[in-house]
Amino acid sequence: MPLRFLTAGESHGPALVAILEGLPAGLPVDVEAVNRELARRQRGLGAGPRMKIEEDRVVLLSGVLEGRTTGAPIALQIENRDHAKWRGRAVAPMTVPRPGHVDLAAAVKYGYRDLRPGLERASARETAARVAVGALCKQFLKAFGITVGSYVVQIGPVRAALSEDLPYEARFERAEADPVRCPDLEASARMRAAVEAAMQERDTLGGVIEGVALGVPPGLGSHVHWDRRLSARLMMALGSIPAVKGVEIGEGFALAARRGTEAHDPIFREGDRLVRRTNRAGGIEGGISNGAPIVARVAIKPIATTLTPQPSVDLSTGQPTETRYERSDFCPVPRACPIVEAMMAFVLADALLEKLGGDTLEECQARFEALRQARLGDLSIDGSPHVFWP
Ligand SMILES: Cc1cc2nc3c(=O)[nH]c(=O)nc-3n(C[C@H](O)[C@H](O)[C@H](O)COP(=O)(O)O)c2cc1C
Ligand SMILES: C=C(O[C@@H]1CC(C(=O)O)=C[C@@H](OP(=O)(O)O)[C@H]1O)C(=O)O
Repeated sequence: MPLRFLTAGESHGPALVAILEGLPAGLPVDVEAVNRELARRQRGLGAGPRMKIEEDRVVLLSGVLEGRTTGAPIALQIENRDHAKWRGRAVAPMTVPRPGHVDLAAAVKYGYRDLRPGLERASARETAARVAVGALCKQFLKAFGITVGSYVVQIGPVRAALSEDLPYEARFERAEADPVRCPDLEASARMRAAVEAAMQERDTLGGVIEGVALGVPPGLGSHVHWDRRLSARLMMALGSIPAVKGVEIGEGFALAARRGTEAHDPIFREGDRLVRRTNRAGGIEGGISNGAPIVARVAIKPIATTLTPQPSVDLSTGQPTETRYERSDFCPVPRACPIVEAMMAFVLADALLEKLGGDTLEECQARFEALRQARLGDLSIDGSPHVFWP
C-alpha cells in the first residue's frame, strides 16, 4: 500500500506528531484547510471543557516546500495547550480503572501501577493528528474530483429520518451548520435535548455517523486478496477510531435480515449506460469500488468517563470502590465526524495511489485520464463514454 502514516504523542504531552509518507510531489498544500478540519473536530454539542483550552493548529515540519509537496515524508505537529498545566507538576497516581476505557486492559498488559500512561495514549486526543493527515489526503483526492463528507444519523436512541431525495452535498452542508451535525433538523432538536439531558443526569451518550465519499472512480481495491478489499480496509480504518464498536458498509447489518432479491442493486441498461437505481452495497462490490458513492456507517459507544461513579476496584488496595471523575466529553459523536472523514480519506487516497502509481501529481493525473479512457475501451457498451465512471 503506497500511503502510510504514523502518529505519536500523549494527550497531555507537549504535542502530537504524525508522519505521512507516500503522497506524490507537486500537490498544492493548503495549510489553512488543514486547520479548518482541526477546528471542525473541536466543535460539537457534548464536548467537554478540554476543547475550550485547545486551539488546534498544524505546523508542517517537512515534505512541503513553497506550498507544494516534494514527495518526501510530511511531518506535522499539533501543540497540546493543556500540557502547560501538567508540566513539572507532581500528578497523583490514578489507580481506579474506568470500565470501558483502556485503564485496566493497559495496566494488565503493560504492568502499569499508575493508569495514566494507558489513557494518555488511548485518548482520542490522538485523532487530531489523524484529522491533519486526513486533511492532506482530502486535498490529494480533491485533485481527482473526490470528496468525503459525513453527518450524524443517531445519538443515543434518537435516529434521523433522511429522505433519499436529500442529496449528499446538502446533507454535509446542513450537518456543518448544526450543533450535533445532523441534517434532519427535527431529529437534531431531539438529539440536542438527549445530549443535554444526559449531561444533566451526569451521564454520557454515543451514536452513529454516516461517512460518504463522492466521485470515487470504479476499480479501487480488489477482490483478489483479503487485505486488498476496499471494504475491509475501510472497516479497519474506521474501527480503529477510539470508541467505535461497529462499522457497516452500505446497508450493512440491515441486509442480513433481507432476501437476496431485496438486498442488492440490480443492474439496468438505460440507453448506452449501465445504471444502478439503488446503492445498498454502499459503492463497493467484491472489495472493489463500483463508481457509486461509498457509504460507511460507524457506531460509537457512549463515553466511558461518567460523572456518575461506576463500580470498580482500587488497584493500589484491592478494595472495591467507585470511579473518580476528572474531566471528560459527554458525547463524542458530533466531534467524531471529521475523524471518520479523515480515516476514509486516507484509505481512499491510498487505494487511488495504488491504482495510479506516479511520483508526481501530474503523473497521477495523466494516468487517471488514461485509465478513464482505457476502462471505457474495455468495458463500455456501444462505446459509451460514461458507462461506469461517475
Ligand atoms: C472524539 C472522541 C472524544 C472522546 N472523548 C472521550 C472522553 O472525553 N472521555 C472518555 O472516557 N472517552 C472518550 N472517548 C473514547 C475513548 O477514547 C475510548 O473509549 C478509549 O480510548 C477506549 O477505547 P475503546 O472505546 O475503543 O475500547 C472519545 C472518543 C472520541 C472519538
Ligand atoms: C483532548 C481531546 O479529547 C479527549 C479524549 C479523551 C479520551 O479519553 O479519549 C478524554 C478527554 O481528555 P481530557 O481528560 O484531557 O479532557 C478528552 O478531552 C481531543 O479530542 O482533542
